[in-house]
Amino acid sequence: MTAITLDGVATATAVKTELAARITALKAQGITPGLGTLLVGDDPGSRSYVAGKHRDCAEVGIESIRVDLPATATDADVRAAIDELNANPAVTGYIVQLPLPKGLDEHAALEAIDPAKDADGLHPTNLGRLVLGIEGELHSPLPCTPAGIVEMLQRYNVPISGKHVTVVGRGLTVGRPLGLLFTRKGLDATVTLTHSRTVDLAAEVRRADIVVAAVGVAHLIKPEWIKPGAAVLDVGITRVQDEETGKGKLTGDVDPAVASVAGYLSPNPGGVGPMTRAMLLSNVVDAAERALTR
Ligand SMILES: Nc1nc(=O)c2c([nH]1)NC[C@@H]1CN(c3ccc(C(=O)N[C@@H](CCC(=O)O)C(=O)O)cc3)C=[N+]21
Repeated sequence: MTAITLDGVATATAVKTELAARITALKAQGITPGLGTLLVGDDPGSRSYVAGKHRDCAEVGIESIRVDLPATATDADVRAAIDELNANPAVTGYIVQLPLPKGLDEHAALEAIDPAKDADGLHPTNLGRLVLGIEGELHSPLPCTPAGIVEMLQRYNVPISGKHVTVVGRGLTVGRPLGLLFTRKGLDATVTLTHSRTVDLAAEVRRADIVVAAVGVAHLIKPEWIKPGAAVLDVGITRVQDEETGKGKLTGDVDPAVASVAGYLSPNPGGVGPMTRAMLLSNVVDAAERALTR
């Protein structure tokens, strides 16, 4: 058996096409959605992610506002930039690119974001709403990677309700909120949230109908661990040296041999990454639509 590829590039394109129509409608009502990014320091990975987000915006007709601070910025500099983004009416949503350089207070930065403009869904108020399951009128942004994972599974009609999901990794942006999302009413999965102190990771992965690997350990997830037919989503990223060319390249958490056991495989790159970016755009459009009805 060879797994069906969960194609993040194609799925993100479909999401973006739908968003473009909503953006046109917003503009007809005099609102142009705008995404702000705050990038601190000169990490090449972060730079390239932020550049990608601005390209995405241009593609769908979202205005983008870019704020860059040097690696020498202080917590007060970061706070001042956040206050400006909060006050700027052209910014309907924005993100503070993580991680911040060592020594800066990430929690303080996330907390300073206006929750109504939080395009990442990582403000404590919005994470709290995820815990509370508040939807409808007040509905708030979901963290982009978890939202992208669920969106992709749904668009491929992979069953979630009643299924067992094993999430590998408990980080703020993926694992922890993903457990909350999958167990929400309406999705109704059973979740095992694993981490570096999990005693028998192989056994936890073996019971899963859906495996999400988000730890950043290259090729950690082995084919012998996978229940035949399971959906496997590779989210982790490690920069490694290509043995033949000596060049740096990106490698996921999932051993490529998993493709011969899994029913569905979301590759990395080309899987959840593009979906994360599409969900960021979606959060910005949602926020602009909510602002219209307030
Ligand atoms: N506040 C904040 N929000 C984030 O959402 C956030 C962040 N900080 N910090 C870093 C991580 C990482 N992240 C990625 C998004 C897209 C791809 C992506 O599209 N990757 C392409 C490959 C891109 C390439 O080749 O460089 C792919 O998977 O196909 C990857 C990684 C968002 N993050």
